[in-house]
Amino acid sequence: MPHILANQLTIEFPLYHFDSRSLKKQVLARTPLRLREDDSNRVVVSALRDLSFRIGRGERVALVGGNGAGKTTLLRTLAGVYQPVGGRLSMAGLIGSLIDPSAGMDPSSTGRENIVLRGLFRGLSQAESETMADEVAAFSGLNEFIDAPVRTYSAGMQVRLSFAMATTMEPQILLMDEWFLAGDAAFMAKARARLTRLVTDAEILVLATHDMTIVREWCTRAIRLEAGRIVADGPVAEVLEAA
Ligand SMILES: Nc1ncnc2c1ncn2[C@@H]1O[C@H](COP(=O)(O)OP(=O)(O)OP(=O)(O)O)[C@@H](O)[C@H]1O
Repeated sequence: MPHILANQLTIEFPLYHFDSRSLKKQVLARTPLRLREDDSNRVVVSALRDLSFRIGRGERVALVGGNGAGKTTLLRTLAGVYQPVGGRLSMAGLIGSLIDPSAGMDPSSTGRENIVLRGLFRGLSQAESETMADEVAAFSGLNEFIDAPVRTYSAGMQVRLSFAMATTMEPQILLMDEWFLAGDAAFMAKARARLTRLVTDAEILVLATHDMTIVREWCTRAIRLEAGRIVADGPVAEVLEAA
């Protein structure tokens, strides 16, 4: 059964540009909550601190909070991009991620080759992967560019490809950053219809967003982050009202 279980999850990023001792002291004195000096005397930013939660089947969770609160870092950690420096994370289920459009793509391979590779990686046969590539190509509307290397794509073309790829695979856990909801109008009109179906079908949705209309429309639960910590976690209405 798909689930996400985090226990005191902690993520830190080293900041390498505070070489001078006095600058380091000044900076640490100013933001003692978010920055600290680690055992190797590096200044590190605490992006996520001691997060504990369980997300089970059927939950659609919004990550909300101000700029720099930790929403994208948490999504990327759930997608396996960042390794926690503390705590534990356990996940079960097929993950689809709409976070960084170029993540997991080989830029020198064509769009079609990337799709087939992803299919094979997911355990599909060559023939199934090729059929999937045709479906993704058709939905993406990339036409002949589907056979050009991904490094030649514009940013919007990369979004089209990764969106079509992630949504065709019908994941059990869908991780999504809100900027995937913006895009060129013609594509987004059909993308939204597909997304709405996918959000309803996915067994778990985790969505990072500033858009409270989307939170109310799509989510059953909200987790509010502030400076890397969970400050509220519960039904959407409760968490949004408490802000
Ligand atoms: N690669 C990185 N290196 C150093 N610090 C980082 C890195 N990525 C994120 N951070 C820091 O981690 C904290 C959380 O950032 P994150 O991008 O997760 O916030 P967010 O809630 O998604 O913000 P926004 O709403 O502005 O997108 C911030 O203080 C940010 O400066």
